[in-house]
Amino acid sequence: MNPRWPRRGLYLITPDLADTGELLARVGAVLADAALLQYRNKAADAALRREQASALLALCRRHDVPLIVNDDAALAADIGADGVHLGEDDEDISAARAWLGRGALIGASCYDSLDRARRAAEAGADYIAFGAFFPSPTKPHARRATPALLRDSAALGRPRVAIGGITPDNAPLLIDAGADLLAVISGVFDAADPAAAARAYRDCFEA
Ligand SMILES: Cc1ncc(COP(=O)(O)OP(=O)(O)O)c(N)n1
Ligand SMILES: Cc1ncsc1CCOP(=O)(O)O
Ligand SMILES: [Mg+2]
Repeated sequence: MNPRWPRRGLYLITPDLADTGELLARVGAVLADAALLQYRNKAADAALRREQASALLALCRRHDVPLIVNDDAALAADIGADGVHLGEDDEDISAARAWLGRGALIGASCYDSLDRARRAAEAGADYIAFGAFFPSPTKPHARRATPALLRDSAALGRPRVAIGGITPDNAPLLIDAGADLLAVISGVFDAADPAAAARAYRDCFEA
């Protein structure tokens, strides 16, 4: 992975919000404690996604936090974002690399599969993501993974991202198993005090 990308910490993912002003305000309140931000909105049309991704990129630049776009390498390339996250229903890593170039950060969902992680690493993924590790309020039917997968994938030599139902309470278990980045939506954005929640995840890496 390009040394310019963060290798540890809170990987914040946006909730589906239709109001761009509200999205910016809620992300702006917690971005100081994030290592990476992913723009993910499964409910927006192409025009709104473009508007929101562009606005978040300006915010991220002010905080010096890289912006990853979920699902859509063309949008990431178009607005000059730092990378893309791809899952099994999205385009493949080589097509995204062609859109974004060598310096971009490309992440791959590997769910509960070490074999998929191996193939993603060989195809040039900069990080491999596993999960859901716990029941996810955002994606209740997500496939489940176990912490052993984090240990078993260490030899692939890519930063390992954990996702799915992660809270400041269960985060240490995943970090102990080898997670480098913790990808979180509801644990921050549905918290009573989102800024305090974001700080609590960050503190888990410093404990
Ligand atoms: C960091 C991270 N890990 C996993 C996912 C899930 O990607 P995918 O399986 O493509 O599902 P959607 O997010 O597109 O619903 C992710 N977005 N980010
Ligand atoms: C996109 C995705 N993929 C697996 S779980 C998940 C959602 C994570 O959100 P939360 O942190 O609210 O469980
Ligand atoms: Mg996807």
